[in-house]
Amino acid sequence: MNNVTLNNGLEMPQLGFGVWQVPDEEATPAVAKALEVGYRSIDSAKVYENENGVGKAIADSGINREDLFITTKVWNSDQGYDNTLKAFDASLDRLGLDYVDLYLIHWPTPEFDDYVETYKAMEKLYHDGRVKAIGVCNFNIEHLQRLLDECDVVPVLNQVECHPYLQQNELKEFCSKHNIYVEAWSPLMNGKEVLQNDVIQEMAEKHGKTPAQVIIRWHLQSDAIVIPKSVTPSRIEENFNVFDFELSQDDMRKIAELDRGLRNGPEPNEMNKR
Ligand SMILES: NC(=O)C1=CN([C@@H]2O[C@H](COP(=O)(O)OP(=O)(O)OC[C@H]3O[C@@H](n4cnc5c(N)ncnc54)[C@H](OP(=O)(O)O)[C@@H]3O)[C@@H](O)[C@H]2O)C=CC1
Ligand SMILES: O=C1CO[C@H](CO)[C@@H](O)[C@@H]1O
Repeated sequence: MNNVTLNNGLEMPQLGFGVWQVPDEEATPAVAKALEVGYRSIDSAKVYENENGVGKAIADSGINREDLFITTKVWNSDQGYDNTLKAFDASLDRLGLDYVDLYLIHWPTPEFDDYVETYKAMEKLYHDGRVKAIGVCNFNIEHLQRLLDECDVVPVLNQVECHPYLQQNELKEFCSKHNIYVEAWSPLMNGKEVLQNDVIQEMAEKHGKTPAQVIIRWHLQSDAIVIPKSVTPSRIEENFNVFDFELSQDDMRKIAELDRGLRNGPEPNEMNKR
């Protein structure tokens, strides 16, 4: 299992487990399976409505808290300084934890113009030792630049949609320059057409691996943090079984050519839902 070192010195598994679209009661067995297979990083969010189920799996696992890396996120309707502090307490309570490793702003929702205040509340949580690291999701370069200009703590990562059809090269370059990791959400394009791509399928056959494993491997070798989701036990295992092969430079070049700027989710400036 590979760890990366975030810009504040904290170690984080490069491969984690996502739980969007997993109902609360299904989150417990799914996370239990993930922990059994070897995942130690779990990516949840208030809006996924499964922090209780995730917390139950964590409690039942018997794994030492310091060996786990738990992420959750402040939802759009909870943005603003005081609301964020309240939302954080509620998330912690649902998870049954006394700290989270990583707290993220879920969307910048720029029309409301309160992500800077939200981030300042997260800085307080960080300085108070209630979170080990803070970061953001779905921030474009201009949103990140405002945090760099107006806040003190550099976000450890920016979690954005990223897969071979949306490779985010410009954003990756900006993040890398500022020592901010990119974490890929929908790394398998939410199970959609990229898994059927001919180039990916041929590469999978060549390596004796599946298309999902090839794509996860591409994320890892591109220095992204990656959080595939599955509720299928065999796939949870399959997606973790990616440390026994390597894509060649030629493979990486061929996948680079697949980029087509194709989003599955919203463009961040257009997501202003509260
Ligand atoms: N910050 C943000 O705004 C967002 C964050 N996220 C985070 O990123 C995580 C991952 O993204 P997500 O959108 O869930 O999508 P993924 O790209 O991880 O794809 C998940 C889908 O692919 C299927 N799948 C998983 N593994 C395989 C496999 N080996 N072979 C074939 N199909 C497979 C799953 O099916 P099944 O489960 O039925 O096995 C599911 O339908 C989320 O769970 C969440 O934690 C996601 C979206 C937005
Ligand atoms: O993480 C995510 C998944 O669920 C949310 C609400 O449907 C999305 O907006 C978000 O990006």
